[in-house]
Amino acid sequence: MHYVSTRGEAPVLGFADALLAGLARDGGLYVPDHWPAFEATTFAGFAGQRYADVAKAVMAPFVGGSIAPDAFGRMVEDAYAGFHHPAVCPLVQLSEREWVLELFRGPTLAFKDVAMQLLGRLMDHVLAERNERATIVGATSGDTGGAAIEAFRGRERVDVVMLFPHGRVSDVQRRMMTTPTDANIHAVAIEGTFDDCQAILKALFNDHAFRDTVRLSGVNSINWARLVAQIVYYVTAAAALGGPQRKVAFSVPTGNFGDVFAGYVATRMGLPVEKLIVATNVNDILARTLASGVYEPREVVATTSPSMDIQVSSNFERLLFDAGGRDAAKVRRQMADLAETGRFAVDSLTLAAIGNVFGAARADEAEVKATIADTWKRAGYLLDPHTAVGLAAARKVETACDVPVVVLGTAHPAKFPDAVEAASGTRPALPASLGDLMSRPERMAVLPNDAATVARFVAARSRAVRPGAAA
Ligand SMILES: Cc1ncc(COP(=O)(O)O)c(C=O)c1O
Ligand SMILES: N[C@@H](CCOP(=O)(O)O)C(=O)O
Repeated sequence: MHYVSTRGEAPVLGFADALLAGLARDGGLYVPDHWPAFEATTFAGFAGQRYADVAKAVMAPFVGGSIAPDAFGRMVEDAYAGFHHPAVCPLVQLSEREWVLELFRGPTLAFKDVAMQLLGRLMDHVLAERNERATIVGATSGDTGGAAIEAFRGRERVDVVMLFPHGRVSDVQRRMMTTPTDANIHAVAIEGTFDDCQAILKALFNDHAFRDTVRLSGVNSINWARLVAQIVYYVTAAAALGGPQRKVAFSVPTGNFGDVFAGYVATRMGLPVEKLIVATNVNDILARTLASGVYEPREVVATTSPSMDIQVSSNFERLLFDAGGRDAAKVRRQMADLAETGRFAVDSLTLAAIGNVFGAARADEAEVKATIADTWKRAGYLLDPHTAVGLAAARKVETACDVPVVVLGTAHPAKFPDAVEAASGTRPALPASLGDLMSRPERMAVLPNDAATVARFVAARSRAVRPGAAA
């Protein structure tokens, strides 16, 4: 399997090189050069299998010969051994048709752990094989940061600098980034929004001299290896509910479009899906784009689902590329339009192709609160605000009436206790493993929204910089 850039002007790479590269050198995102196809019988055979075994089978064609299969298998086993549920990503039924796929049973209580626990091991393995080091810079609206820090803390070959929007993440999310004491971890609050953090990250990647000096790598969903691990739970959920004979609809709380794009990949591999519902909070650029064909970021509004307070949605570029006929020149024009005019248009053929697979709806703050309250009252189940966006949006998008609707449960309610308590009257408690999180000392830097300042901060902390090299 080879990986090509959505902008068509970066080197074609194998899995291990795409893993270390993060963003492509032309500013684009790596995607596989073809989609592996699975037989219906293969999907059906996954029902009842262990999560780690399905994960190995689903990811194998994407990894190809890049990593030895036995080493890869061991890393997959280790990654999921630390989850707090034997099914890894269990399904919980809320009503006759509605299910929550709990993706938050990993160490930092968010769906990011599913990919990050594997990514940490994969990167370590590849760097050790090559006797190399890397500097990871990440941007987070709350959950990627904690998950990445947990996955990489104490690792000898990697330094991590995690940028998050100052004052715009929950206390639990911030503390997951600021309380680890490991010397290779650096949490940085940026005076700006998540979009500003992500723009700084991309600016660092696009500065090739800096990128090469610090051996920059990424753990956001710009990194293809993040997405490949997220395909697996669409397959396990569909198989558990009778797929592929019976179609399933998925509602995906969406911000950077990584998670729902992983669902799209599952459909490209042959998994029959009734609809992928793009569920947004009031930062609804994706719902607006799918309805109007115009992608136009607006000001970010702070909500009770802060991890989705995003307007510039990175992975939408992967969808534009694939659904738009894999025309890299067209993607380059669209991205240039966005940079120059603040918007771009999606052509009607691409929009129709997207509409065949995706639906979209947004949920405002009142709807999120009411959904949390109502689900607690009727089903005795506490939703976090992101998952509540998913459930509220799912109820607005029409799907065939006999189809199960699976809402991706992207975070544990205890990560957002204030919002959950305000809606339900019940305060969710952190699991015992995180019992003293709120009393541990914090350590973080606060930096202005300025790429050059962040670059200096990163270079000063990177152990990948060769002696004498100018950063
Ligand atoms: C809890 C939670 N839900 C949903 C999302 C949105 O996921 P994505 O960015 O993959 O669209 C995020 C952030 O990524 C998140 O942390
Ligand atoms: N919601 C995310 C934003 C970054 O998303 P990613 O999937 O690209 O890492 C977060 O919680 O940080």
